[in-house]
Amino acid sequence: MGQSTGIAKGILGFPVAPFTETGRLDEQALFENIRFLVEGGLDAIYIACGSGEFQSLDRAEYEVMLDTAFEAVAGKVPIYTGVGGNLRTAVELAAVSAEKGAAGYLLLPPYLIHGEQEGLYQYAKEIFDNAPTLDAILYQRDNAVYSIDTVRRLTAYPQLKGIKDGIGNMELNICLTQEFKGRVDFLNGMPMAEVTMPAYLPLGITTYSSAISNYIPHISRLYYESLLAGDQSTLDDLYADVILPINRIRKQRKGYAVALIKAGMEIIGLSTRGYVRPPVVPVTKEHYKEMEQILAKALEKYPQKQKTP
Ligand SMILES: O=CCCC(=O)C(=O)O
Repeated sequence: MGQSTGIAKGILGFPVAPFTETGRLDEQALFENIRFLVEGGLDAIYIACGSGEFQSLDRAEYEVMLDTAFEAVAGKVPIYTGVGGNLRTAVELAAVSAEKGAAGYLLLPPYLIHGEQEGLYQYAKEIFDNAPTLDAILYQRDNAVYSIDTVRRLTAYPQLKGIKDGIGNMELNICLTQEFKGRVDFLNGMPMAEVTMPAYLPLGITTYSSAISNYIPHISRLYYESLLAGDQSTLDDLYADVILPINRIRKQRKGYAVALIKAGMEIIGLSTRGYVRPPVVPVTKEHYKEMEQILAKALEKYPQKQKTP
């Protein structure tokens, strides 16, 4: 694989891992859902990441997720994978991602332990060294917050192509973009990035991971186009009708960054039931009903444009 020119820009799709009621990974549902995302105009697919319940997948399921993604995407957009957890496994997953032709990987946090910055540097370095052909995206999240100095050390590796913010520390984001814009790409990876994108635009960050694009990609696209066009009136409507109401539910229970996506997908009729793996818990009946009401109004006000034949 040649040296890339940077990570894919735009709205990033993070498919869920559909499980059957018996807890088995539903490959056909995954295929259909990823096909739905690609046809919905997502600019890249990030498979087996947080939304994909990375922490709950065994090795075989991880490979099935990747194989299904490559089959469903059919070369239309780049595929990035989730790589992280314990170091040996992370190195193996990066190797599998390279073998299967991924464009790169999102470096998820190490498992359990909080390390010193030297330890985070060594963690990322080990994976970079073992995946020289893949574009690496550092994910600032939980116990993996890379300091300016650590990022500076890691920029010695051409594999480092991106930094995804999952903590929302704007002072850190400003320092990082001021020093490393042009060297790495930046993306807003907050749990519901549409909420905070107006704070990232002035930093030159226009790429984000979109949870809602799993079930209303046309509304995510309308949001994105309105944001870039400075159409504040449409943005205000979308915040009032869709983004803030969904975000209010998402913040009410741990794990809703995953479970609420599955509920939204089920409500709009995608072949995904709301089955999740512990420690994630399903959406409550009350929150599910609220989501039904939000999406019913949203789809009436912002109908999906029929595709021209
Ligand atoms: O879906 C929005 C955020 C997705 C993400 O960061 C992840 O799945 O890891």
